[in-house]
Amino acid sequence: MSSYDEEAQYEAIASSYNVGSLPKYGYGMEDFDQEFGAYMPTEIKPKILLMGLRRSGKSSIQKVVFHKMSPNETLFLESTNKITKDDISSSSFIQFSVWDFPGQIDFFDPTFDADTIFGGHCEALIYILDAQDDYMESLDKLHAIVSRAYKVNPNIHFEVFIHKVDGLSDDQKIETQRDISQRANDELLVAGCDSIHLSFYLTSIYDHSIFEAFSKVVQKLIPQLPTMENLLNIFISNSNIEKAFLFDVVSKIYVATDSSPVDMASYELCCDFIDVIIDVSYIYGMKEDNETSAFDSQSSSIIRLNSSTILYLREVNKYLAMVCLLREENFARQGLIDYNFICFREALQEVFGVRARASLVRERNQNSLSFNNSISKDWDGRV
Ligand SMILES: Nc1nc2c(ncn2[C@@H]2O[C@H](COP(=O)(O)OP(=O)(O)OP(=O)(O)O)[C@@H](O)[C@H]2O)c(=O)[nH]1
Repeated sequence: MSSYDEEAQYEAIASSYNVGSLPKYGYGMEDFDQEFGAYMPTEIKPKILLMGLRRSGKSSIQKVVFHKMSPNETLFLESTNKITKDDISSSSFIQFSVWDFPGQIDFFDPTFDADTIFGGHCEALIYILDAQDDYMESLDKLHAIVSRAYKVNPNIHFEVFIHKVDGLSDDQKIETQRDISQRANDELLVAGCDSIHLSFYLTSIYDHSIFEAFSKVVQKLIPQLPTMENLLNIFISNSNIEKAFLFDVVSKIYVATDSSPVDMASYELCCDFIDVIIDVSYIYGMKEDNETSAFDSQSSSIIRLNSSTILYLREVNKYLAMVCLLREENFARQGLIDYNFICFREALQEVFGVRARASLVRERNQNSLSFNNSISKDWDGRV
């Protein structure tokens, strides 16, 4: 395709969006397409808010999931006393900002700017509720926040993390979740806010549940998710693979998986697998300049477990890895799997390419607009 044709195609894509529905999501596209990756405007990255009472575990979650802090180190975290914004973009496929709120913040204080906080690109509100504490006060706060946020922006996804469940037995976990979800929903019903949907997750930073819950929250923000799931379904059925995950390597959040149910043990195995690969790559795979990442286009790995299962990792782009679980006998035709993987990768590239291109056109239009404005100002000045 000539560059003129491409330009015309980009313009057509861009004009099919109106300004309000322009692509809102940022992804690390560099490896998919060097040119388009740089054009994701920062101001349209989605926001995820972390809210909850003091000491419920908000900062710990953020540090453990996005900054590789070990859970034990969170014991020494100081209380947050102002809103902290963390831009998850430089090293990750999923580009968004996480806003950590101090537990004591008063949402009814006139200085609290609800329109700015809940409006704009606020996509998800995660409410952290400490399951080891008396949760009645926390439930009241949940109700107040959710109803306030819903008034400003009814499109927010409301997610409730019933957190610190490492201290509870399996029966207690189920009972706590049932009790909390019933009370929270009843309160909304009484207040006439039954159109608000709350999703509940049992989480702890001491196991993989927090990564799994965050994965599900993030997946809701990816409009291409159904397409990715379909592609993964086609890939696994044509390659005799049991399960495939698409992982954001840095955070170990899985951005997509095939439609078969996720078994927690498999997910944990894949997370540990990624850790092993990164550690081994740091030791043996790094170039001397020490500036290259331990995960790069050369990254691929096979681990044979003594349960006749194979774990197979392939690099998709700079940030994403595909991790597959399959029976040992089905790995005999590795060439077929590799070929199917390349087809999958190309398809994914096309899916994300459309949005990246539309974003590029928008950025170009904005640049040319501001250039024209600056010329006219300059001209006025000289007159
Ligand atoms: N047992 C257990 N403790 C946790 C978990 N997550 C966090 N904690 C502990 O909870 C305490 C409070 O955690 P923080 O992350 O500082 O809580 P916060 O909600 O940010 O607190 P504020 O900044 O005061 O609003 C720390 O001692 C953490 O180690 C968890 O999953 N299980």
